[in-house]
Amino acid sequence: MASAAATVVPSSSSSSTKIHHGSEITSIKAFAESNGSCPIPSTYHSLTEPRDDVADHLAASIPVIDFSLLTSNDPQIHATTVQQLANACSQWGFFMLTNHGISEKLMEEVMEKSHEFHNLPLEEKEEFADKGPLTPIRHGTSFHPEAEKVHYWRDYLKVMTLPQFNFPHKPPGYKELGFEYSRKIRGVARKLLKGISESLGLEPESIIKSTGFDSGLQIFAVNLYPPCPEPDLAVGLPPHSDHGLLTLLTQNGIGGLQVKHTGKWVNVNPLPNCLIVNTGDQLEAVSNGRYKSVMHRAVLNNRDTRISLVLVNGPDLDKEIGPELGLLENEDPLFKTMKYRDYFEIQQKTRFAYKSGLDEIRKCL
Ligand SMILES: O=C(O)CCC(=O)C(=O)O
Ligand SMILES: [Fe+2]
Repeated sequence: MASAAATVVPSSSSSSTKIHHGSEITSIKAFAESNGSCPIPSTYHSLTEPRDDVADHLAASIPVIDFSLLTSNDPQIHATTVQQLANACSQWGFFMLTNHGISEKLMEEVMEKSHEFHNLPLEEKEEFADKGPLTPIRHGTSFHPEAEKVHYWRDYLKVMTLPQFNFPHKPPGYKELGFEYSRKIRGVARKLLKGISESLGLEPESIIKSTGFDSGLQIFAVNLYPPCPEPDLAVGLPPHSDHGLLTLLTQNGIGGLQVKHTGKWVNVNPLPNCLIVNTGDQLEAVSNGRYKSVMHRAVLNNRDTRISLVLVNGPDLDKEIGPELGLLENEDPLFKTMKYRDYFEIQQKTRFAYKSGLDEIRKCL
């Protein structure tokens, strides 16, 4: 069982809701509920590598970091944990974080309200319809249905919660919970970044300062993957890396996240109440390639609705980001600097093409 179990809230998608816009499906949840949806439309044949071709013997080796040890006042315990963080970031780009201090109750409540949001009738969510990557609140399906050749079996809500806080005003109470969760996650991400700075041999505040983290971006995404009658054909999210520094994720107890490690897909079975952390593209650039952003994807099942809460924590949008100067005393920069805002825009266009966003700033040496 993973951290926050979702309560099943009765769906209120009414039969009058408009599931199609032209030939495009506007909500895969509403579509999946409206008919048997089997066979699924061929435009949803988006799985490129079989979902069952996994290296499950590697699942038990996914690193686990105890946050309470990272923040310990005992210098020896702290140093040992920083070393574990270095190994996790360089070998996996991925780890489970235990004892992070965010209560199970808060995680469950945010998960429950997130499910309620997705269960609102489509017409109630219309005001949030996605109008582009940097709009503060966006609800949509797949990734960018009009621009895609194939679609992904997920609906999303994406909210910019930092540097300014935005959030949907419904369902009642969601905004308050969203605020609390966003700020607690940011605090955890900040302390992780300090540990990561140290693990690179830098001052603890180094990455926070150089990336303008304290005025940086946070995107709070709520993915909903309805059961899919043909989970061997469609995918929830295809292989990609995240654009920020660190992504902190939790799910509703239903598996589906896979992470690529040494060329193989590994199923992620989270420890109870942990946060799942993955390194993003901006950390790869800042660390001058030592901590590579990790490829991951979301696969589907034909029984249960899966929900993931994904908080991407990034630099200040107006900061030029590149390798930390402290790392360049003895090595050449592998990336040129670029404003995070410009990187974000490039990455949103090329996101699902195996890290081509980073290729834009990679130096040809
Ligand atoms: O749902 C998941 O487990 C993964 C979501 C994800 O990778 C993302 O939203 O970027
Ligand atoms: Fe992701």
